[in-house]
Amino acid sequence: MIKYKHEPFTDFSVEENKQAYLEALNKVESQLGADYPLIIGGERITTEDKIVSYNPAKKTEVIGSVSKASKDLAEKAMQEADKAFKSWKKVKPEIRADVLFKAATIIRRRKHEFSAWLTKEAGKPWNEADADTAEAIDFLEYYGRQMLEMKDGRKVESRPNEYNRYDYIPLGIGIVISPWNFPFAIMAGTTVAAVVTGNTVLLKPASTTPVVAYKFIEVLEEAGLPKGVVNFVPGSGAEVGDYLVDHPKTRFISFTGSRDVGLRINERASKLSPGQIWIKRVIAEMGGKDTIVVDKDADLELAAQSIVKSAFGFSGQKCSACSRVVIVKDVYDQVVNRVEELTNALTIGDPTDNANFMATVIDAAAFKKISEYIEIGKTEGRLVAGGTADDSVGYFVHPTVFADVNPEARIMKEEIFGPVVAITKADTFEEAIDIANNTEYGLTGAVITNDRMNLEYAREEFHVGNLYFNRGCTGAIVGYQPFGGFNMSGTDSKAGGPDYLTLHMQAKTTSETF
Ligand SMILES: NC(=O)c1ccc[n+]([C@@H]2O[C@H](COP(=O)([O-])OP(=O)(O)OC[C@H]3O[C@@H](n4cnc5c(N)ncnc54)[C@H](O)[C@@H]3O)[C@@H](O)[C@H]2O)c1
Ligand SMILES: N[C@@H](CCC=O)C(=O)O
Repeated sequence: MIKYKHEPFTDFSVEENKQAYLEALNKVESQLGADYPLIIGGERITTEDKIVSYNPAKKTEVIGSVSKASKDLAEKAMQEADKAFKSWKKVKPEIRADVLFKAATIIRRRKHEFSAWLTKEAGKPWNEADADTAEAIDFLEYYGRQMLEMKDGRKVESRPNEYNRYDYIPLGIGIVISPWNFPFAIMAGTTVAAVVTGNTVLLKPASTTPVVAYKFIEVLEEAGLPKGVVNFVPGSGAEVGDYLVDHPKTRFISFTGSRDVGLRINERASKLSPGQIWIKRVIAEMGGKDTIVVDKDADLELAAQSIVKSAFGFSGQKCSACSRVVIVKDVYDQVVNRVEELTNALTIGDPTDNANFMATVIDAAAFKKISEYIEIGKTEGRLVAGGTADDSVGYFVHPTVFADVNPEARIMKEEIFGPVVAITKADTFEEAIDIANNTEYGLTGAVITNDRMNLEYAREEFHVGNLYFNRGCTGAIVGYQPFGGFNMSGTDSKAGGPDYLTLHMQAKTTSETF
């Protein structure tokens, strides 16, 4: 077995790679507007009611129409997942892992095609789409290998005339609920973590990005996944989501999304349904309000570059995005001025054109919410860049920077999930870290400093799940920087980390006396 190594990113300055991506975009464009069914127990089921997926950069362009699960169909999927669990849980871990390795190979062969779907369906610029696809491959390769490491359980001690074992066994039926912002990587990673550990799954992808999820289920089928192990049930969060979360046969819920929905799921999952014989396990990865702290003794160009890239990559629509900056007063003006220059130089436009650094936000609701926050920002800080938006063709919000913002301001504390960053000043490095900690979230953060003692201070005091030094705060790599946050950012489940699979299993001790 080749040692795990993360999937390299594509260099689009190489003409061959550029041409390959353009060809993939053409291929995807020729397939737009198709109908996609539900997949329940391997059966394709088409419903009258549809979720229509649109291109956020061309509002009226239909990416695809996906059948929408009702409660009855969700119940049918639950029965199929229950049936499939009886056999899938007995399939050897090595065989389950092989399905993941084969799926990774299939995706690697069609890498640009998958990324092109992300460009069209989620509005991802080329490099962002490429990173999303690479991360999906990484999850498959990494979790497959993790399962092989855990297949014989963990070592425990035995005494004379005694044989003790500690084995991991699957949990049961998992509900996987995924977000639209990493519509491939997070959807695929959360699904296959559940599958490789021997569980069966009902996958409810985000309603704005169901087509790429369907394409992934096709890959799993091609890789040999038996019918009913993953059931594809897109639907309304409120209707199908609640029904599945409440269901007595649901053993665990793997959710990635907003704080409010995560808390709702956590609360509902804690209530016992008639016939339920376990405590449901909830894995919840939620929002962020992530800070970059700039010290007085720092590489200021690195600081400004890191802020702009982390704030505006994929239009700030990452839970890890830098949405607040705290700068020590000595270098405040210099950094703010450079952030302004860099922001004004960003190129914005349709993501199919690789010349554009940034494209749209995901849909009309996001456009409205972010535009409202920009208006709030105008009353809470000094507008330094951006502040405008245009939804005439697609949902374009211009990269926006507010300076001189009070640490208690709304734009400093609430997750905006768009290309808006708020900057504030601190007297000292210690005060900067206090301000950085001053939110209910605790997902990512970064510190830019050349002062070793201040780095060590931040290592202890900056309370976030993913803390980065002298770089931006986005872009965790599977197996290298396991990802997940503290406080209202979720259950710190650390996707892409060595403990992640254990969340999908239960440990069984057996002790035999001879
Ligand atoms: N911590 C992480 O790893 C991580 C990663 C990506 C995104 N996020 C967070 O996700 C959010 C953006 O994603 P989003 O807009 O898709 O989030 P969202 O919470 O609106 O939706 C996430 C998923 O939950 C579903 N859903 C909605 N209501 C539901 C209900 N009542 N029951 C069950 N499911 C329901 C949605 O249909 C979707 O599939 C941001 O807050 C971002 O920070 C966190
Ligand atoms: N894992 C991604 C963020 C996922 C949430 O949106 C990162 O590290 O940037």
